[in-house]
Amino acid sequence: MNAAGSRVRVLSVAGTDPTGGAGVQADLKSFAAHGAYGMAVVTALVAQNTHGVRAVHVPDVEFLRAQLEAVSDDVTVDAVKIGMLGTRTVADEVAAWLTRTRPPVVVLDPVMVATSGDRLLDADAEDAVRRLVRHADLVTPNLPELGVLLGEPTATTWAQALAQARRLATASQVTVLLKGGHLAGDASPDAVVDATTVTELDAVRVSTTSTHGTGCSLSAAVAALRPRRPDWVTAVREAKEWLTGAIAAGEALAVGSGRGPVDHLHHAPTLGARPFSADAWGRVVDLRAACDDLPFVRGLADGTLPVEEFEQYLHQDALYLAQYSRVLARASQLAPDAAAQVFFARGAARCLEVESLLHADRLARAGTRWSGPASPATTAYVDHLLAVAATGSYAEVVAAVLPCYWLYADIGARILARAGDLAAHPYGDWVGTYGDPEFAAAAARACELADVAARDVGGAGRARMLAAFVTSCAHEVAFFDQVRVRPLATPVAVPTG
Ligand SMILES: Nc1ncnc2c1ncn2[C@@H]1O[C@H](COP(=O)(O)OP(=O)(O)O)[C@@H](O)[C@H]1O
Ligand SMILES: Cc1ncc(COP(=O)(O)OP(=O)(O)O)c(N)n1
Repeated sequence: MNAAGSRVRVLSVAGTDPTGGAGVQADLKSFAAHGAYGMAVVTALVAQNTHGVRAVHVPDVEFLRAQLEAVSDDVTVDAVKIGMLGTRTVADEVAAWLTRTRPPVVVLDPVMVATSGDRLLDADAEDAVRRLVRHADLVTPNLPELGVLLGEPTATTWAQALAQARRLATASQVTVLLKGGHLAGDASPDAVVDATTVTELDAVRVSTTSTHGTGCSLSAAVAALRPRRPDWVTAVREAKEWLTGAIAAGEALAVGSGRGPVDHLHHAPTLGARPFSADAWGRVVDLRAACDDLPFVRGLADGTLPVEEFEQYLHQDALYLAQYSRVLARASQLAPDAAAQVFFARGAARCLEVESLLHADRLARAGTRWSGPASPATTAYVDHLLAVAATGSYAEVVAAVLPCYWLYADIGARILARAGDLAAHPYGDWVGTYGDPEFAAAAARACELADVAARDVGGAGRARMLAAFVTSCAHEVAFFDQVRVRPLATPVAVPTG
């Protein structure tokens, strides 16, 4: 016997999924996501993927017993999660082991049929699973499994399902986590039901195909949490909130072409991940190439851009910078430390002081030629930035403001390198401002702050950062592309959202 360790020790007794979405593989990820030390005893080897089950191999029951005893002879098990059992013999063997070892927390996910329709439990094993319910503290059936456990038809409404859960809880003296994933509609409610109380837990239904292994992942998360939470409702509520986020982040994993897995670690920082800025720059290769190819940018670089077009751009840019400055101020407000706070506050001031001076000088010379309101392209870019500033996290705001530093520093440095001496360049003041090593240093610092922010936001947060960054880049290209005295053929498409 070991003394209590720094982490709860949680055992999964379940089948396998070589694609990692369900079974012991999902359970171990759920345990890790909740800070538990995970262990696994395999009941069945399942050849399956995101489309369905191809074959099942159930090892001899003696070998199952050997695995179970190897764990419990040596390790104190704080909680057990039981998943796929496959056969009656396996279910009875697990029941016998539970009787001998009596772990303090037993969660039974009565896995019978995968959502793909493939059976994961022999029909003649249903009675054995019903017997096993009496060894469990919490049983987590979906709607069809609840019907089978009671010997009743599958509930077709949530009210019927709640009544069935109540009957099971009373008859078996067990707490039931009723799962509503198989219901139709916009919600995916669950409920914790015992002989006297029903606690419903609401959740929106995420519109996604990434729901493979949701039942496994939820029951494993609850098993990992329960030893450290005061009651089932608290543990289930926490696990369900996590699972909803994991489901929403699942599609970004791009695992398989069928019903994909959830992202168990969506909330967690990833050790050894590529810096955000490296990822982000790679995602906008096409947009950067499109930018270089714009007549405006080519004309700016070689000095052939008509002056009216440059003034038109400067006028829109002055309107843009006035709002961009506010978004930088928002980044400063949200910044986690004084250094980042100062950086973005200085950036906000610089927009108004230095860059607007450059613009004011040129525009004063142009007179009243360019005094109109913000164009559709300017408005669209500003609206995107202000929306991120109003609703996004610090990390998203930093990602959204980054292209205005980075693309300008990149273009400025390359034009400067090609032009050499700016004295004779008609747009030398612009090129000098953005090609300046000081501006390149500011862009590098903005990248660094985005990389630091990305470390703490998990997979879903990083995906939101990338979306904000790519959208800002597309707006940058559209912003340059709007400038034309002569009409251009194809406007640049900006992604929405
Ligand atoms: N599309 C979805 N959006 C949000 N939650 C979902 C979705 N599908 C399933 N869930 C949740 O996933 C968990 C497992 O649900 P369910 O599909 O009923 O079980 P199983 O995976 O065992 O068939 C439940 O908490 C359920 O509410
Ligand atoms: C080995 C194994 N165990 C259980 C399941 C079923 O997973 P579940 O979480 O119930 O969800 P679906 O993937 O069926 O929606 C499985 N497929 N494999």
